[in-house]
Amino acid sequence: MSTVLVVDDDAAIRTVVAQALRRGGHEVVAADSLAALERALAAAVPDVLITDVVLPDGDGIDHIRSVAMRFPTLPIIVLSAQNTLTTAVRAAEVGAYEYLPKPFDLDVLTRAVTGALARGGIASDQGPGEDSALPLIGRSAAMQDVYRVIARVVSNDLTVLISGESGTGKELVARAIHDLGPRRASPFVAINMAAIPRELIEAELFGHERGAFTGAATRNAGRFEQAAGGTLFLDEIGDMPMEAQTRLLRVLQSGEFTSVGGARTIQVDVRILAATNRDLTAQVATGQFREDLFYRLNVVPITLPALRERRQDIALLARHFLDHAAAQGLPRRQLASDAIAALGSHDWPGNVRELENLMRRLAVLSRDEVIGADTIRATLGAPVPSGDTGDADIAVAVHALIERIAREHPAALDDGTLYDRVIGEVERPLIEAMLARHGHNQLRAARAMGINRNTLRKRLDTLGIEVGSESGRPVEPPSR
Ligand SMILES: Nc1ncnc2c1ncn2[C@@H]1O[C@H](COP(=O)(O)OP(=O)(O)OP(=O)(O)O)[C@@H](O)[C@H]1O
Repeated sequence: MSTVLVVDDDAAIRTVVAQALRRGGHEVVAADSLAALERALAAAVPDVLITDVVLPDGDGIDHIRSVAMRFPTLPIIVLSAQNTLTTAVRAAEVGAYEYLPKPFDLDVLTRAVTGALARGGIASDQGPGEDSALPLIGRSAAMQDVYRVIARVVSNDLTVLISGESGTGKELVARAIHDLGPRRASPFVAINMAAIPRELIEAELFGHERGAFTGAATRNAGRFEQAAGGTLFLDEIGDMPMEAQTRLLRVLQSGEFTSVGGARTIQVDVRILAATNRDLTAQVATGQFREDLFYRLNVVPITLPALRERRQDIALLARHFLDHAAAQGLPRRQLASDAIAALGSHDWPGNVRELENLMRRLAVLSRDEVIGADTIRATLGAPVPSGDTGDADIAVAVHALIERIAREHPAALDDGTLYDRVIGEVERPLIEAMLARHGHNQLRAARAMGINRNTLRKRLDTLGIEVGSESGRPVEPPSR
């Protein structure tokens, strides 16, 4: 019969855990503090140790480090009500076999004990993680699952494929894996396959030699080389063209590559993380994505839940974004309880990004310190969709502009100068672009835009745009 030592200062937890484990045929010893844990260890080394984190005489995770050093094969299961990624990662770093957020399912705990007995402890040679201020917010069960997988992959080099709808935090998760792991002092390099012209993707990834193609005036190191020693994040991997997929697969298999137009073989030590908001298995089925590459990338899958699948996190996230806006100098705002209910009933097609943008807009636009449900509904209904149409981009850009103006000139939201400030910011790039297009000929630029030449002169003056002779270049770059 195996012995399980259960350490928790909550008598109720000790009791239910002990009952469940005894029913499962284990012998259970209970302790309510670190001192009691040490006494129990001195009496007999158990087969599995289950411990809480916050104990009356100290931090359970710090203590596990010393226990794990003394008993390297003892599997340790950490229970915690803190439910943060940091706790999950700290538990993994000190060598815990499993981390279970509270409240936990007794069946899950029993299975963890059985698994621990079968596999034995996993000793870790990782030092303690700094208590980094990670921005991954969420206490829902779905996010806890994500944290546990992250915790298991930070200290190794396994390739992780992160899936989830747009705006669910895939890039943030990739950064967290990098920042918490041993490569944190080396570069994190991201490349978005959907944002680069298809014909340039290979050159971007693997670099190119001078003269490799028209326009390749100099040798350029690719993202693989830039990420040397660190992490390469391949975003929107489903958009990768077939040829680049083949090449990537070869690199992943051999650990080396040649740049475009180059004869040299380059070896790099890079951890690969990839993300997709598409169903890659469907793309594999239709032949748009190489099956062998899919399996290479999907060593550890992490699926991020849509925000509507973890509604209990909405209030937490909303407050986090308002605090963050306030920390950046925007007005401090709070949410009334009916506002939280209104946020909770929205479907969030743009996920966390949509919520973040909404909170920033509210921080700027709300007149009231406490934001009510009406304001939420009105702002949610306003035409700032979270999709990726051009109009949405413009609306988002204008809102970002209003935010910037509000940060730099808080009074501008009420002092009657906002219209001119915003229009001025939009007008400047318009005028500059049209002057450049018409060889800095003010008359032609004015005609082309459909405004009077004198109006253009006045606007140049007001906006402080310096222009040279009508046919020449600007005398100096326009001051901003
Ligand atoms: N759990 C979270 N806690 C705090 N902020 C989050 C969280 N998830 C996402 N965000 C924020 O939401 C925004 C979108 O996140 P991110 O860019 O990581 O999403 P994504 O899934 O990579 O999106 P896309 O597929 O569109 O590239 C970012 O500003 C990010 O900081």
